[in-house]
Amino acid sequence: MAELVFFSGTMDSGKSTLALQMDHNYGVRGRSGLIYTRGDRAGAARLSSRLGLEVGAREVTDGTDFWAEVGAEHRAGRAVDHVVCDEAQFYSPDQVEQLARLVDEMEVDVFAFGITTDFRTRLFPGSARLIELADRIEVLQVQSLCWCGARATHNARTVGGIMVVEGEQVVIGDIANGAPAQVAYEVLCRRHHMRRMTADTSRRRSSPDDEALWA
Ligand SMILES: Nc1ncnc2c1ncn2[C@@H]1O[C@H](COP(=O)(O)OP(=O)(O)O)[C@@H](O)[C@H]1O
Ligand SMILES: Cc1cn([C@H]2C[C@H](O)[C@@H](COP(=O)(O)O)O2)c(=O)[nH]c1=O
Repeated sequence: MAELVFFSGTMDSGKSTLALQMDHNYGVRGRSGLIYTRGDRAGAARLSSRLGLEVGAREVTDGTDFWAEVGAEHRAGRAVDHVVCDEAQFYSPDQVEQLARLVDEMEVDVFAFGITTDFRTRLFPGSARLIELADRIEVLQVQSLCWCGARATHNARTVGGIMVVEGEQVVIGDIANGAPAQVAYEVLCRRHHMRRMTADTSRRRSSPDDEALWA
């Protein structure tokens, strides 16, 4: 039986890497798939992993209709055994319903990968619908860590180095890695997300020079 599986994890937890591995492992056994993504950091119609692998993909837009696209492939005589969907948090609830229909009515396996919550800890609409409809939800095994060493469960956004909890839900970006970026992300445990304490603020807090900041 085909399945709709939602692989979820924080940013930088290995989702895109796993997406590429799943497609590869199914491919070597002769199963053909389509790869979709939306808003990958590497640019339109690319699926990229921080481990360095990158492949071409179909870019999902507001107008993408998965049911129609996979149906067209079948009518053209091209088998579609599975569909890999990266950055699935950005898909619309209707598109997630189309994916569920592919599973139920066309026996296509759908492997969706995405973060569940945004920088405000609120569910993305696409992820909410995936949680509601998936046959299985798999949490990525590789733990990302908060600066304190606890498992990272939430995604924080920084603007100019300061953690923010207001703004547009979607801003494509990357984990801060030393290079200056106006908008960046950092994974945190819930405790430190709630306290708005990033690695940088914790460092400054423990520095005697900045004692006045926290008085
Ligand atoms: N230089 C590196 N050496 C080993 N592993 C790395 C390196 N850089 C990134 N990674 C791994 O890649 C993961 C991020 O993979 P990626 O698929 O891009 O994540 P996601 O799609 O969840 O944001 C990190 O959690 C880490 O395990
Ligand atoms: C938390 C959060 C993230 N995003 C963006 C930032 C990245 O472009 C993607 C996540 O990609 P990854 O492969 O999981 O690292 O989502 C966003 O737009 N809004 C947010 O709140």
